[in-house]
Amino acid sequence: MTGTNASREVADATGGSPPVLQLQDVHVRYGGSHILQGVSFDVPVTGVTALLGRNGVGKTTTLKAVLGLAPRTGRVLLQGREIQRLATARIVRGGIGYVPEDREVFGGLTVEENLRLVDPDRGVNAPVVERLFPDLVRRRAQRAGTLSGGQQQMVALARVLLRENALLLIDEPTKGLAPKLVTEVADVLAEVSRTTPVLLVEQNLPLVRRIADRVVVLDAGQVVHRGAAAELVADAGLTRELLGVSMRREGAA
Ligand SMILES: Nc1ncnc2c1ncn2[C@@H]1O[C@H](COP(=O)(O)OP(=O)(O)OP(=O)(O)O)[C@@H](O)[C@H]1O
Repeated sequence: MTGTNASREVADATGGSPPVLQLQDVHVRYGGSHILQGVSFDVPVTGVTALLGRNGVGKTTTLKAVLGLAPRTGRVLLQGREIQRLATARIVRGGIGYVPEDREVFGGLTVEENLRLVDPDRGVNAPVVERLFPDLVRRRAQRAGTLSGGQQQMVALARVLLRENALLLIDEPTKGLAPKLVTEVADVLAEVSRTTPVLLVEQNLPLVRRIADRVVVLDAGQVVHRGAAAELVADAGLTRELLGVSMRREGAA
């Protein structure tokens, strides 16, 4: 594994607080395919931890393994408590907010109705929505299916933020978005991460450099690097080696 003294860096960044999430020797198998092969890493209680890796290495599967949406073995601890035997609904109620890659907003419902599914009393009037998503307040009566990809991403983010979360799992929130919207989503994530730790799957390296504190890199179902986000992104050779990309190919953040 590459990366210098990842555990000391984590302790430094959090003042020694225990991690909000721990994965210990997590394996996922789909039929004959061994997708996660003993993944272990911690998510500290503050900031953004970016989960990186080439296409198909198991990033989404890792998030699903945390939530019990993928068949896994190994230990998963949320705030020090084992959750790997709990049903997904209990894990989510325990404080994990999940924004999946495909956003899963209800296209036939309005913005307001999507939010009221989570918070029947306040919907778009919730302070967090008014503060972070003024555009959604203006579009409260618009059907979510007619929103742009970026606007739908905002609905999906707003929906999880209507609940108290100990941790957010956010899967490729900027995928397919125009550069301006990438920046808007990044602004929201940066703001949110001031109060709630985020485990973020993201391919956009400028965005990772801007908002992530630390990175965990997967390759072929295993953790191959942990360390500071700024260090990885500044090292063109390492990003090419680990991710197969160079900064020039990425969009704005
Ligand atoms: N339900 C499933 N059944 C069988 N194989 C699956 C299933 N879900 C994922 N896989 C396989 O597991 C591997 C990892 O998929 P995963 O979606 O976790 O990768 P990823 O790193 O998130 O990729 P990407 O960056 O392309 O989104 C892939 O080879 C994928 O085909």
